[in-house]
Amino acid sequence: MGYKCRIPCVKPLMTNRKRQKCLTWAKEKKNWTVAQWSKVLFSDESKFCISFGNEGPRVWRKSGEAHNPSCLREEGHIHLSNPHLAKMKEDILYHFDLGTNTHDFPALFGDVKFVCVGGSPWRMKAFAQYITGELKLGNPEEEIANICAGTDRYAMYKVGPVLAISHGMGIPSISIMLHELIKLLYHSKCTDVTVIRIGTSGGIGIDPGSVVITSQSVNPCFKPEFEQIVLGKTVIRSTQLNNELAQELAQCSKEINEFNTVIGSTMCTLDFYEGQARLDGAICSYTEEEKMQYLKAAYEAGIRNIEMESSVFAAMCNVSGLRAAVVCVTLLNRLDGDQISSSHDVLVEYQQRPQKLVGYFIKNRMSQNLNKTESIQIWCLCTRTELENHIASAIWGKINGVIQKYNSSCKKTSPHTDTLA
Ligand SMILES: O=P(O)(O)O[C@H]1O[C@H](CO)[C@@H](O)[C@H]1O
Ligand SMILES: O=c1cc[nH]c(=O)[nH]1
Repeated sequence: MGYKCRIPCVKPLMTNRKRQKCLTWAKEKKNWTVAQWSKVLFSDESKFCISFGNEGPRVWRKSGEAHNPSCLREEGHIHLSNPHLAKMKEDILYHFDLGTNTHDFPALFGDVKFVCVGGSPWRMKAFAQYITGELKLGNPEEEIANICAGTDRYAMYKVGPVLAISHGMGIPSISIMLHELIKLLYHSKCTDVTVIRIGTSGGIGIDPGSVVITSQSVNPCFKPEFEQIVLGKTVIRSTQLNNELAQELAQCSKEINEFNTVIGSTMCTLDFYEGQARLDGAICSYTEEEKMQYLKAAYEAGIRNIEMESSVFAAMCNVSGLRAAVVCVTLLNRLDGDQISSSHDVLVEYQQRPQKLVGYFIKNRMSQNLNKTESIQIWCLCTRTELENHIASAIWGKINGVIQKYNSSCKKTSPHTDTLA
């Protein structure tokens, strides 16, 4: 039939309102002089792609349809890969107890920029309270309302631009939550959203308490794929995660400097016991040697931890154009045993590590965004020469910042410029 699966072109999608605005803008400037235009800098030729690589949403299109609006994707926007949704008069997110006819999604969630998900409702509530304190958005001791109080399936808390949601245990549970979350973000018209799973896992060859930032989620055969049966046919989706985001999180951990953090592959299994090569389940069909051989091979393949949700999480975020990361603490080293035997207090402290790291990352990102808004305001108001000066001073500001950081990390007191040479 001539359809091919392609990465959609990224363009600002032109609604009638946007078309009208462009026309009004052009009419207003119809008689501008050369002197007036010389104060304007056009930068539409530069494209800095920081969010997507080869992964991401795809569209089915015929040749010549690349610029057809239905085949485009707007940068930073949520991509819904389901043509049927547009025909629905109402969308009920049953497991969240929210609906598009009963709730004003853009008003409730339109400002969401970060979504943090984790297994237990208790842990996500604790995270929401922690982030309240970190972002200075209220009293972290105060009770916080569960948006999904009408259902006992998932718990959801909102703190400023951060949404914290529990997803339960395993692929089926997180997958239902993600379907509804992605639709929630879409209906709310959210843009530039980062989604992070903060969780626990079993480590392979690293000390308990280490944090693993997932580069890719792999299946029990060590392949970076998520396989699902749809209408009786096998659909395979990529489970690669965003490398830049992983690096940024690793940098945050360096700055916190409180616990060991590594970037590595994460194995995602369907089960905690046999699926993760444990010897202590109710059923076990292999020997201890076979178990050790398997875990050592996993380590050799670059796998540093095992958990139960990352594959479908990565696959669904990829398809929907969402920047995503998985940050899990390891509760034990599986090369040393199977039972989680650390004390309650130690486990609670371990579980706080991904929260601390992601809290720091969000705080950093938000302060960067504030700086960006300030510079955009300055840039819009200035002439070309002023703009050049601003850029120059911004670059020098950055360089000075780096030098100061370098100086303080070297414990040198007098300024020096050797990094500039
Ligand atoms: O990250 P959390 O929610 O702790 O989840 C991890 O712990 C559960 C097993 O105890 C699995 O769901 C696994 O992925
Ligand atoms: O070993 C572990 C620990 C936490 N979660 C898992 O899935 N496995």
